[in-house]
Amino acid sequence: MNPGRASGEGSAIVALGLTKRFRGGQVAVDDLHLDVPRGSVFGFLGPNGSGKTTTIRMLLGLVAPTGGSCEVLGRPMPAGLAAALPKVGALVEGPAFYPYLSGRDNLLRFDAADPMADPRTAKRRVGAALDRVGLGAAAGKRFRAYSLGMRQRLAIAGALLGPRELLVLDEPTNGLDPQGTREVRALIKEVAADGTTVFVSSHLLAEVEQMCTDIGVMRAGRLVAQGTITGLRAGHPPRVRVETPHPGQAAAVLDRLGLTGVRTGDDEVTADLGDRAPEAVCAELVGDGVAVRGFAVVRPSLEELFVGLTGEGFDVDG
Ligand SMILES: Nc1ncnc2c1ncn2[C@@H]1O[C@H](COP(=O)(O)OP(=O)(O)OP(=O)(O)O)[C@@H](O)[C@H]1O
Repeated sequence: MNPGRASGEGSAIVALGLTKRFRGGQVAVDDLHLDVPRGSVFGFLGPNGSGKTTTIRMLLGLVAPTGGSCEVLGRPMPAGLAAALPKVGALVEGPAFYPYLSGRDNLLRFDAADPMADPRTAKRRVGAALDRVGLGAAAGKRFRAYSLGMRQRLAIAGALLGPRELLVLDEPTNGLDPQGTREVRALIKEVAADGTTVFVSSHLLAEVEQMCTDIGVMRAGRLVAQGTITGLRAGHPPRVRVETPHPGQAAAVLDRLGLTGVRTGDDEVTADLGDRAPEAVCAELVGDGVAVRGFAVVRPSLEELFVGLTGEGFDVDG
């Protein structure tokens, strides 16, 4: 199900027609087909209320689907819950930590509440998880003295108390200050670099663009786009923009070079770059006597891609 990816064969998560209709009739997730490749950092993007949390809750066996099916790490859910869950770290509703206990003691309590965790190895695993999230030095500090970023890193450490193949994080940067957001983002990248698949939901497009390899976009319970960020971009090639007082002359040069989609404005010309080297294009323009005031290669932002994919804007700041 995952052609073209060199490493991490197979899918970490597959959903086939997954649907959740709540009792009141509200369809929170509607016929969702999802394929999360192993080894990816998969950004599950969508505005508030688009069905991300409900999907995650179904994947983790916390709520039963009313239609369709899903697999996590090759196990059908919820039947394969006991086999899959020890390899899955999840942060859905953040764990409640005791303010007067240290980060370490909080994690020891948290681990003790997990019937699948081995108490004999608790100390070692807690120490390793704290180191993993960069809280080794602050392990003995009381939770209430932790910054927002440290608190969230502790919560993620709670999801990393065993060796995990998949980490599921629901809006892990929600409510964090910019520093905390940076810390969590860096941590996610580190965890992914170790080979763990990360499935992370977010309503922030820029955030997903910065840390994810793959994305799925939810809108009103439906998946409206899915793919690798590079793949989505490849369908929308970069354009060159030439600022010049001679747009007609510049357009003629670009035409001659075989660039397509040439559009002429007042003081600029744009065109699809294709596989041409931008420096060669610039040199041709200058060689032909075009006064080049500005030259840029413009790649479409993810936001522009979504407008193209969904035919509408994507307000993800809400
Ligand atoms: N237990 C429930 N009963 C009825 N409706 C629900 C329930 N849980 C969620 N919903 C509705 O389902 C829709 C999707 O909610 P969900 O929480 O999955 O979205 P979300 O994308 O995670 O948004 P958020 O980021 O705000 O959590 C919303 O309209 C929500 O009101």
